Order: sequence, then C-alpha cells, then structure tokens
Amino acid sequence: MSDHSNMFSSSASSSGGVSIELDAVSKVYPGQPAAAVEDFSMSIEPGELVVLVGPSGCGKTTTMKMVNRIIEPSSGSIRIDGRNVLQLPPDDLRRHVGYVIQQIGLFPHMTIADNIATVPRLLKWPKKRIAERVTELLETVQLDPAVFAGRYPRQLSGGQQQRAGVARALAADPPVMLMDEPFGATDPITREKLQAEFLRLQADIGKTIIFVTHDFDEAVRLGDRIAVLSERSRIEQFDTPGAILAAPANEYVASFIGGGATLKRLGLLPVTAASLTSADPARGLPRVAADDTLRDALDQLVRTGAAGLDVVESDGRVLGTLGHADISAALTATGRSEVPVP
Ligand SMILES: Nc1ncnc2c1ncn2[C@@H]1O[C@H](COP(=O)(O)OP(=O)(O)OP(=O)(O)O)[C@@H](O)[C@H]1O
Repeated sequence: MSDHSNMFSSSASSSGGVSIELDAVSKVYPGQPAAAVEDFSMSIEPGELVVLVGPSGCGKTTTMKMVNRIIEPSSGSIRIDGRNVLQLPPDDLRRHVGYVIQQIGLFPHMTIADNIATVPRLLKWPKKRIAERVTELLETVQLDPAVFAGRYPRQLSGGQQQRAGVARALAADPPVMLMDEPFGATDPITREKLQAEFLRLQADIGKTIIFVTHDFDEAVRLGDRIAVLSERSRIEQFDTPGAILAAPANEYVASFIGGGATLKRLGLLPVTAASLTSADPARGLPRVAADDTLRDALDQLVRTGAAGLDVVESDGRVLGTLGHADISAALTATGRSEVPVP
C-alpha cells in the first residue's frame, strides 16, 4: 500500500472534515478561446458545506472537478488539509475525496454491497472490515442491509439508488465530499426527503463538502455558505444563506434569489429568534412549536387569522406569545446583524 493512502490519516480515520483552499484557479479547455473558470479563489473551513450555485454553463462543475483532479486546472493552486493536490497522485486523491453525481454512477453489474465496497477494496481493507462498513453505511442511509445489500442497482428506486450512491461515496470515510447535483434527478418530494436525510447525516459526520446545484432553494436549505457564481465561475457573493437573502450583493444575486426572499429568510429563522411577549392563557391562542421556523408561524397566523400564537417547548412549557409585528421585528434585527461588514 502506498504512503498516500494515509495522506489524510489524521482526519480520515475518524469522521470529520479538513480545509480546502483554492487560490487563483483557472481552467481553459483545449481549443476554447475563453476560460471556463477564471481566477477562482475560495477558503473552505473544515466541516463546512459550501454550495456553488449559478446558471447552466457558469463553470460550477468544472470548478468542483478540479478539486479531485477529474479536470486538471490550467493554473492556480488547490490545497486540501494544507497539501497541494496537484502534487498528489490523482488515483490516491480520488480515493480520499468522496464523489456523488446526479447520474449516481452505480456499477449496474455489481450488487449494492459490492458498489459500496469499491474504494475499501481498492484500499485493501480486510474483508471483515469491509463487510462491517457496508452494513453500517446501508443503515446510515436508511437502506435495510438484509433487503438491499444483495440487490442490483436496477432493482432500486431512484431515491434508493441516490442513497446507495451517498453510501458508496462515504465508504472509506473521506474527509472531503464533492456532490454534483446529487438530488437533481429525483422528484420534488423524494428530493426534499433526501435533502433532510442528508442534513441529518452531515450533522453527524461533519465532512467538508462542496455541493453544486442550480437550485437556489436547495442551496439555502443545505449550505453553511453559498457562493453565487456568474460566468467563468466569478463569485458574485459568498456568504451564509441568511446574509445573502437579507442583503444580496447586486442585481445579479437578487435576480438569482428570485421571488419570496423574505419568506425564504423566515424559513431559516427559528420561532425563538423573535422577541416574545408574555403569554396570557385566557386568550386561548393557537400554538406553534419552539423549533418551528418563523415561516411556519406566519403560515399559521395567516391560515388561522389569529392575532398571535403561543410558542411551546416540546415539554409543553409556554415560552411566550408571537404576533405579526414580532416577526417583522425579527427580520429587521437579523437583517442588520447579518449584513457583512465591508
Ligand atoms: N470538456 C470540455 N471542453 C470544452 N468546453 C467545456 C468542457 N466542459 C465544459 N465546457 C464548457 O465550460 C463551461 C463551464 O461548464 P461547466 O460544466 O463547468 O458548467 P456548469 O455551471 O456546471 O453547468 P451545468 O449547470 O449546465 O452543469 C461551459 O461553457 C461549457 O460549455
């Protein structure tokens, strides 16, 4: 086994992520007059989920694929955990960077268990450890090992195949995951379910993830930070979803956000972000759970026509009452604090 199989050993043996630094990275495809990616720089923290979002052809996929050298950069430098990826053998690099794509890419002639075992086998793990890892991962992505391990990809639904794809990418516990429109091919309901499952999973494993999508709402839902890109992967704004929604940097970003920016922001804020007034049981107001969002609360206020809502903890304790004005005030307050200092 080469030394490089341990190149991220400090982090790869246990869950967790590492930093990624791209510095002045460009890509000019052979024979093309213009660069597909020009002078792209970005620092990503360990364990951060960064979403690259932008219109078709702006260079998202090219940017991401340069991180594991599926595409070789024309210039610039890329460091993972401080190591220059351009000086690492590409095969070893790819084994340590999990990769999930929209077309899933499961090998059709291999069972789901064999698909998931691909990288651990390349890394020559002992058989027993591979078998245990496959079972553990199938459970992690909520596919019953007794049912799915021996099936072939065609015997799974699209959403199940997507989960198996995520399990395969996680097999060798890579510190970095690259995800290219991974949920793009699924219907909206399956997609939301996969997104929610994925967020729960990421809360446990804390990988460093670069996630590509053209769907801004998906970016808001998943990203710790979002980079809104225009042509040649130019970064128009790179910030938290809340900050981008509260203060789009320019017209381009605003148009990319689309309608309903305020509602989208409310969807990011818990009910407890508002200042509550003290509750009066005599009013008999409808209730909202403390871990619901302000968007849920507004929805309920509009639907019920009530003047306010009592905010209740899971143990039944009433924290206070929330009204329309409190929701508006929470937006103003968080908007101010989220505007990045120039
Ligand atoms: N192999 C290639 N040879 C030449 N040009 C390419 C190649 N791959 C991509 N391009 C061009 O580079 C630009 C960026 O493509 P890229 O696939 O990175 O964009 P994208 O933002 O991921 O698009 P999409 O959302 O449609 O997947 C596009 O203009 C594309 O036509």
